[in-house]
Amino acid sequence: MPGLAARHVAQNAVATLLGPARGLALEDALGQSGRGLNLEPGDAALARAIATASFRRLGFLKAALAERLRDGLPQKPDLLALLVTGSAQILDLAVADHAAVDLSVRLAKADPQLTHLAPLVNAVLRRVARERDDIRAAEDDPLKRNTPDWLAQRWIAAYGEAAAKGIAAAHLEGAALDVTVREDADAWAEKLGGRRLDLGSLRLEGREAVAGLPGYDEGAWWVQDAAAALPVRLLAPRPGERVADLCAAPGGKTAQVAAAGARVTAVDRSAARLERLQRNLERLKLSAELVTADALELPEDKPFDAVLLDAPCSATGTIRRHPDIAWTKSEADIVRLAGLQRRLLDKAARLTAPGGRLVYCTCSLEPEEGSARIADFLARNGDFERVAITADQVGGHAEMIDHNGDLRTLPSHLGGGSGRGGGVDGFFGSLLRRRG
Ligand SMILES: C[S@@+](CC[C@H](N)C(=O)[O-])C[C@H]1O[C@@H](n2cnc3c(N)ncnc32)[C@H](O)[C@@H]1O
Repeated sequence: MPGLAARHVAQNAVATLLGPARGLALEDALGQSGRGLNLEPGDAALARAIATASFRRLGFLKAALAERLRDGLPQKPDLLALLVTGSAQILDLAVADHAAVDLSVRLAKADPQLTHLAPLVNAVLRRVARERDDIRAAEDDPLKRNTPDWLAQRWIAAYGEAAAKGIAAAHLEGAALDVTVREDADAWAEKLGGRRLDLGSLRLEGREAVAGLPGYDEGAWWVQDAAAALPVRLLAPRPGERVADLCAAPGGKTAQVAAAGARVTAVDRSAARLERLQRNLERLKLSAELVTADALELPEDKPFDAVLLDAPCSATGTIRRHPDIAWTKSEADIVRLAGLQRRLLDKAARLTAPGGRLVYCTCSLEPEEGSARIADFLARNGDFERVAITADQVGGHAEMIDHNGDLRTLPSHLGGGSGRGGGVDGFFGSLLRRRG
């Protein structure tokens, strides 16, 4: 039955993340549920699109379903996932209603645990299709109705209600494809049909498959969100300098440092992710010394001119790309990661030579993973000082600099959430200097 396997994989992955395996990333859950099925690339892409659409509007979808189920939302992750993925196809993807309903009912019938619920699945999804205008009309406040409450409260506390609403609105829009170009950005903007952002990156609206685009094979550019490219611009590596990239894979920032002519040591504790970094550098014809290691264990006898710490984090700044993050992370993750970031930052400091620069960054919106880390670090390390960022380092966007002089981008910046396809990832970054 065409398309059934894709729906099965999407439903399974969504059920996995709605159930006990909350810590998993959607990409990994899709990989697990597709294992052994040999999905065609088109079906794999469809499974990903269904699962992503399900999480992007999970709050809205759950509210719509709850209103249409006599006994409220089901507790069983399998049934909830079936209804959510079916509704996402009807409401958000270009799937014919009858195909979305029919294939969902078939999946229910094929599952011994759900087969007796096939008539319910049929009735509810038909109602969703019939009442789509009412459902749409109720989707008025993404911060309140499409964001987990604990995250909404955090963002209101950190940025104020208006900014938090802007963040939630930007998450509904997804992300454009941004690329970092090695040189001659204007010429590549023309060849790729992209727009040059004042942050330095090129933005290609509505592009998904990158491998066939001009310049990909010759390594003229690489995919990197416009905000993700800013930390290395702040570090400003110079030709011949020794630079350590302590959490390097898959290597977008390593590539920037290497392209600037610096001698980069790229460290990551994941061998598999470093292999990916190696492949990326090969395509870009760039080189780096690769070290598979826990950065906390690195020897400290040869400090570096500059150190980049792009620390592991909750990644709540990337929810517009990975909407599952909003629904699978918890407060406990943030506390745990903040502890690791504290230790990594102390280590990064010991690896920075006197007079050297250190950039700490995370793709998180949470203050504990950003400004609080730097305040705590500076209070304990008198030999470091913050170098305040100026607007011209971020394309004139003063709104991307916080009151301490650190980088603080929000998904709602550059017009994110306005319905015109703007936005950037939410990045925090601080430039520190070790006194000479
Ligand atoms: C945010 S990602 C880095 C993204 C990368 N800098 C880029 O721009 O493409 C964090 C990375 O840190 C690595 N990591 C986590 N803990 C680590 C540790 N203790 N030592 C070294 N690498 C670590 C993870 O494997 C992951 O690849």
